[in-house]
Amino acid sequence: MPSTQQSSGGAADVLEASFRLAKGTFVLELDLAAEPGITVLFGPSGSGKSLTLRAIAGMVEPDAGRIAVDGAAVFDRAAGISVPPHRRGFGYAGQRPALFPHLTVRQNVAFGLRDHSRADRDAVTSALLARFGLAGFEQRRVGSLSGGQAQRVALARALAPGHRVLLLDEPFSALDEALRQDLRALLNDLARERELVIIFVTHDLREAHLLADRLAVLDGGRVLQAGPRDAVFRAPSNRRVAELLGAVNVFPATVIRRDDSTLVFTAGGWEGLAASWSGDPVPGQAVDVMIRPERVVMRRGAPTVNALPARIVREFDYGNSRVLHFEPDGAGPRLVVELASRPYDVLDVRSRKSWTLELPPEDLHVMPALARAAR
Ligand SMILES: Nc1ncnc2c1ncn2[C@@H]1O[C@H](COP(=O)(O)OP(=O)(O)OP(=O)(O)O)[C@@H](O)[C@H]1O
Repeated sequence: MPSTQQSSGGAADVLEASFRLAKGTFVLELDLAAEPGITVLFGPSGSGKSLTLRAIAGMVEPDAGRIAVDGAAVFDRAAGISVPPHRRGFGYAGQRPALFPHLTVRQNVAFGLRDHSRADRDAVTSALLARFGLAGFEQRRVGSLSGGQAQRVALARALAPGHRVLLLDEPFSALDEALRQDLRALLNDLARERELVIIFVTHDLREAHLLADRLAVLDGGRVLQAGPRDAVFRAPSNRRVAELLGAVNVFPATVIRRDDSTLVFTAGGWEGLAASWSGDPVPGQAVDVMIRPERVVMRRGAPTVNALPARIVREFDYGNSRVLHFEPDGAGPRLVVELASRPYDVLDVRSRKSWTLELPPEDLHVMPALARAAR
């Protein structure tokens, strides 16, 4: 099916941010919406992720634009509205936990609950401390905590006031992988239970994949693409998005013809059939074609469609999988293929270098070539 749509698929947007902010020579021109669930803001270093969160939180003021929750502005330059950070109703946690060093763990978590009754405050705080595995640490000064413990306190504190919107800026980056896994699972559970609207910043692709319901890809201060996670990974809107998302097989081609469900292209004389595309490619148009390395099929006999005779020229052993670099025998793209260790053995790839690759049309995604993409 052509993958041109990026519909949100259900829940209404709670948070809408559309603003412009210049810092030195860097210009952030942001358009972002978030609904209940985890929206991962993914992008390379310096793409503007932190600045985006800080602007939404109210720690830095955009030059123009609007930020609204359920339609009500917390910032609106034209209307002269700028609600201070502590009144926006957002929880925020950054890379390094910013806790009050003179307070205990319990006092830190309870800090945002000063307006609540004592009984209420105690109940909410105790429940969160237990949830974050901090029971027994209540009376500790935060200075004596490990990095992981301190980050759990920071997350519990961000959640304590019952905020519906949570802004999290790489909150797990300083933690080891085991702890990250636990906290990701906890965050996922809390997002579902409390219907939280979470914007989670990361430049870690695996983390983005593990956490995101929706994914927004940021580059050079702009959101290049946003949508449900799998739709963005499967159907990037152009080569830049594909490469930021770790695509390794992206090759140039030209459209030959197209109907409603299939598109025929040529890549240096090799003709291929694709069943997924972004935009509205027309015959003669320059495009980029993508296929994920684990979707390429290695065959002994010739497949009926998209067959590419090729040979292995390099090979990398990652333990549980092999990454194979193929050079085409004739016309066609060079491709990288990833194969799990077991099929590698079963197919006896070790002793055979020449194969016919099959590129299933539903796994080939066509994108307008960047020079001609509307950016
Ligand atoms: N106060 C400032 N003055 C000048 N430039 C700034 C300021 N704050 C941020 N920038 C610039 O804005 C750009 C975006 O920075 P930001 O911290 O948002 O990136 P990021 O995507 O979060 O990167 P990282 O993943 O490395 O944290 C960078 O080029 C940075 O140098």
